Amino acid sequence: MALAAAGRVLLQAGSRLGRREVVDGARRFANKRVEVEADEAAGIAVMKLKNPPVNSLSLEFLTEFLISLEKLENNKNFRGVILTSERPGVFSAGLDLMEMYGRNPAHYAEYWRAVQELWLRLYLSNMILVCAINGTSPAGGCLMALTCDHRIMADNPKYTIGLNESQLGIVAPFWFKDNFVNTVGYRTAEHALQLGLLFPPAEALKLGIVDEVVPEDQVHSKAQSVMAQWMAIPDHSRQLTKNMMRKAMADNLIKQREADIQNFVSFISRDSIQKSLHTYLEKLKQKKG
Ligand SMILES: CCCCC/C=C\C/C=C\CCC/C=C/C(=O)SCCNC(=O)CCNC(=O)[C@H](O)C(C)(C)COP(=O)(O)OP(=O)(O)OC[C@H]1O[C@@H](n2cnc3c(N)ncnc32)[C@H](O)[C@@H]1OP(=O)(O)O
Repeated sequence: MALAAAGRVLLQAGSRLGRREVVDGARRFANKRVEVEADEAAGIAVMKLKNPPVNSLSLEFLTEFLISLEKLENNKNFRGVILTSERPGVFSAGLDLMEMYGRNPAHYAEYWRAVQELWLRLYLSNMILVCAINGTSPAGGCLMALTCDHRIMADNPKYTIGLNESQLGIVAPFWFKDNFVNTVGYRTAEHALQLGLLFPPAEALKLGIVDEVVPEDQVHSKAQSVMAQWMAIPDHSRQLTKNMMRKAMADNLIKQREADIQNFVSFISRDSIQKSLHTYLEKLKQKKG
């Protein structure tokens, strides 16, 4: 119920943004920041993140992504989604730092609700989600991948993945942490979260952050073959199993959603946290020049 209500708000937000969908032979639809190649006969869609330069999860991106995902969820012909980046090299730079820096509390609250919504929708999706990680994927980018049922990463040592929040002077919220712990185990998560570690593909595979590492040019074909394997399982048994494994963790956020928003707003509004974000943003700029 809560999810449906939040979804309606997002749909309204989408129409406020005035996005028009481009429908191409009913097989491809796109808004500005998400491209969907939808093969209805096969029941599979490829969702490509395209929010240049680094696929940061801005409020506009989140809104467009959730609308596209909902379209697929509402069409019972779609059973599986492959999530990937339209720009190889960066899967997603995570949450958009500019949504969390120098804004007002109402904006922080709106943003955080959308971040929660993204996680809940992906984590509880009835569809099979396969993540084709074709680039670097820190923090919120890693979280997106963690919601998927299977993760395949490109074998490029330049790419890293992990929850690096503590390096920014911020904290991964409890549901990021829970999702990570459930994926890699408590000790690995405790160590990696405190240090804000980002791992190259081989290490990520060893720790279980990703399920497979394949040559870069095979990420998409591998994602298709993994999807075929998952699609061979009857939906009802797979979905009931997924729900059994995930419901408790999602419910834990759903029941304290408002409190989590308030926590985020008061945390991110602190002068000390804003200073940390400022320093980090400056570091990103200096890296360039
Ligand atoms: C007990 C109390 C607990 C309370 C807890 C309560 C709440 C919790 C509070 C907060 C939780 C927040 C959780 C946050 C999650 C996140 O996801 S934070 C984001 C983390 N992301 C990163 O650290 C990645 C930073 N970016 C990079 O490392 C690199 O950009 C790259 C992704 C490796 C790509 O490198 P490259 O291709 O070289 O591109 P550039 O670095 O040159 O970047 C291009 C431009 O993009 C801007 N940018 C990069 N990342 C972001 C981002 N995440 N958001 C916004 N903008 C970003 C970068 O500044 C460049 O901009 P300009 O061209 O200079 O304008």
